[in-house]
This record gives sequence, structure tokens and C-alpha cells, in this order.
Amino acid sequence: MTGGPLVVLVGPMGSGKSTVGALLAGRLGAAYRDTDADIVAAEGREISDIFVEDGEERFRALEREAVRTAVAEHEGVLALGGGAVLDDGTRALLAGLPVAYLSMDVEEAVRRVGLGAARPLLAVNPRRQWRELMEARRHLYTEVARVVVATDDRTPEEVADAVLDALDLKKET
Ligand SMILES: Nc1ncnc2c1ncn2[C@@H]1O[C@H](COP(=O)(O)OP(=O)(O)O)[C@@H](O)[C@H]1O
Ligand SMILES: O=C(O)C1=C[C@@H](OP(=O)(O)O)[C@@H](O)[C@H](O)C1
Ligand SMILES: [Mg+2]
Repeated sequence: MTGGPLVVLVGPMGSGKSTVGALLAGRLGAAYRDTDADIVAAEGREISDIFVEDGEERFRALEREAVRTAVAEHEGVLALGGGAVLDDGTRALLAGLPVAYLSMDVEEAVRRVGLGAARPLLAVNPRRQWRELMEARRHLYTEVARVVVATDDRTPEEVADAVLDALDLKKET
């Protein structure tokens, strides 16, 4: 049993969980961990290949076990994948943890990820697809979060500072 993660980041793809997570770890002098990277390492294949070969349901089960392991043994900053909150079991694992929801509006999402071929979820009609995705997920991000930090018009450094302030965590000087 450990003290658990210092910060857990949730939020939609492109909200900056991985970028801000690494910065936060630097500020806190703590280790950074990303469950997507844990899954890729354990499976020896890319996330997109797991989706295509085994389907989303299987990916969410792998993700749940990755979150279970990470929250049990990681004492630093933990970033989750954008869809992790869709799974009931994963949400249950987050109860009581210092979870920060990185939010952004639709225009910011389209600017950051909407035009990238690497995000097929948003490839056809980015604005409409983003709104649909957020309608299904927004309440789940809010449900698991202790604090919500808006990332629109903020640099990753500013977002990291806002997370530290919101969770009342001390910065390394
Ligand atoms: N606050 C920000 N302002 C502008 N661009 C950002 C910000 N945070 C992240 N990005 C950019 O958005 C993209 C997705 O960031 P990433 O950290 O991978 O998000 P996530 O892990 O939430 O999907 C990257 O190109 C990153 O450089
Ligand atoms: O939103 C989603 O369903 C997903 C987000 C991705 O993580 P990021 O949010 O870090 O891009 C990754 O876990 C997978 O492609 C599914
Ligand atoms: Mg990420």
C-alpha cells in the first residue's frame, strides 16, 4: 500500500493530460506515468491496433487494470486516457483521489486535434463529433473530479500552475 498518486489527470483527448502531466511531475519533483503508455508497453502494440484488433470493450478492460495497478503503486503524477471515465470500474478506482479534470471548449479542441489525421474520432465533422463525445462524457469527468481546470487560452505551464493551485499542492522552488 502506498500514499497513492499526487495528481490524476482526466479530460478529453487533446486537453493536455500527457503534456501537463509531465510538466506537473517536474514541478513536484515526482515521477510521471501515463496509463496509455503502460498499456502499450504491456501489450507490445499501439492503442490504435488494440482498438482495431480487439475492440473498444477489450481496450477499456485493459485500461481498467492499468489504472488499478497505477493507482496502487504510483505516488507521482498519473495521466489517464480520455475515455477511461467511460468504464464504471475505472471510475470506482478514482474515488477519493486528487483528480483534476482538464476541460476545453469545442473551438480549442478543433484547433488542437480536430485536423490531425491521428485522431480519427474527430476526422469527419470535428465540431459535431466533439459535441457528441462531450455530451456522453462531460458528466463523467465532472463526477470523478475533485477540481476542474479550464485549459482554453492557457499554455501548458499555466495549466500546470492552475492544477497545483486548485489542488493546493506545493510547487518545488
Ligand atoms: N494548454 C495547451 N495549449 C495549446 N496546446 C496544447 C495545450 N496542452 C496540450 N496542447 C497540445 O495539444 C496536443 C494534445 O496534447 P496531449 O498532452 O497529448 O493531450 P492528451 O494527453 O490530453 O490527449 C499536443 O499537440 C499538445 O502539444
Ligand atoms: O478518448 C478516448 O477514448 C481515447 C483517448 C486516448 O488518450 P488521450 O486522451 O491521452 O489522447 C487513448 O486512450 C485512446 O485513443 C482512446
Ligand atoms: Mg494522453
